[in-house]
Amino acid sequence: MSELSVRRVLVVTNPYSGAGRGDGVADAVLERLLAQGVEVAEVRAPSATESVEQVRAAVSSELRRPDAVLCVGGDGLMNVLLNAVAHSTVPLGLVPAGTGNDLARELGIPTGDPKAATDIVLRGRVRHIDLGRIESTYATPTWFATVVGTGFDARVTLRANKMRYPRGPLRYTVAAVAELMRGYTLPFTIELSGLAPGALDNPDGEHTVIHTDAVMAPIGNTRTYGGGMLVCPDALADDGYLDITVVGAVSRLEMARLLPALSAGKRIDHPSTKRYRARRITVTADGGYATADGEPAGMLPVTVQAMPGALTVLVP
Ligand SMILES: Nc1ncnc2c1ncn2[C@@H]1O[C@H](COP(=O)(O)OP(=O)(O)OP(=O)(O)O)[C@@H](O)[C@H]1O
Repeated sequence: MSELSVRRVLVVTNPYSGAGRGDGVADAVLERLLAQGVEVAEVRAPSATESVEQVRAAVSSELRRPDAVLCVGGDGLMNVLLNAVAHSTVPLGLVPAGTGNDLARELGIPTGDPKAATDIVLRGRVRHIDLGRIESTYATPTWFATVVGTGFDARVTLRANKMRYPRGPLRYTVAAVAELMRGYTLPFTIELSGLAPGALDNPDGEHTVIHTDAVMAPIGNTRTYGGGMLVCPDALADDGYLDITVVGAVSRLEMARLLPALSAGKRIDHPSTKRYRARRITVTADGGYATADGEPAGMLPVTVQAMPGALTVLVP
């Protein structure tokens, strides 16, 4: 870990994040930055695409380049901003204002205290973490920092994103119960390349292909999605690998029984679950959806690849 001097900050706000919480959080952030004598520029654009364009221009400018880009939003805004800051020298700071805020949780950034989160940015302590690159059907290739959902979990996320209530992580539980009523397991083919020797349930060798009926097979650069659901409990953000948790054909009743523990952030070691660690993973299941950092990411098949050290983040 190293420290930077952060005197010029570009604050990027998603006014819609956290059911409209973004604007209020941004005001608290700006107040804090100005009180500390920091030079502030702002992006509060009407769309995610416009936000990225403005941030990309600032990050690549010689004259206006900020010392840090500060994301005031949730994992959705963070995901969009990766397109501007991945592989750049400008670090990303996070002030959580979203629903899930899973990257912030992973990094130990407080989710309910904008001033404390802003102070972490100003302290300038940086860490390099991996990102994932995802290619899928019907979507342009993109980055992710947390987890890719494939199958049931992706459907739950897509449903939760459309819901207005309840606010907060409980939304994912309600969406999961609703999705349990629908089509459920799919025949999955999972191809793993660059297997980490001896890790988790990895077989010997560099490469393997698994055919199995499964509910879902989330792929994690970090450990959680949905506001703390521990789906890839052993994932390490800076090991150069991605973890995949293959949840086999667990019955609906059993899934309903497991959901509260998963929502509460508990580690679940179910006999129908296998975990693998690899550098490159392809997941195929006919009719399955994909999400990345809680955002729609097209349909399966998806191919994801670990991109070691691709993001510099400001951490406590
Ligand atoms: N400036 C913007 N204008 C409109 N939409 C935006 C903007 N910035 C981001 N978005 C989109 O808003 C959606 C929600 O974003 P965000 O993640 O910030 O909030 P959230 O969904 O409440 O939180 P979380 O992802 O942590 O659950 C995402 O799809 C994101 O792409």
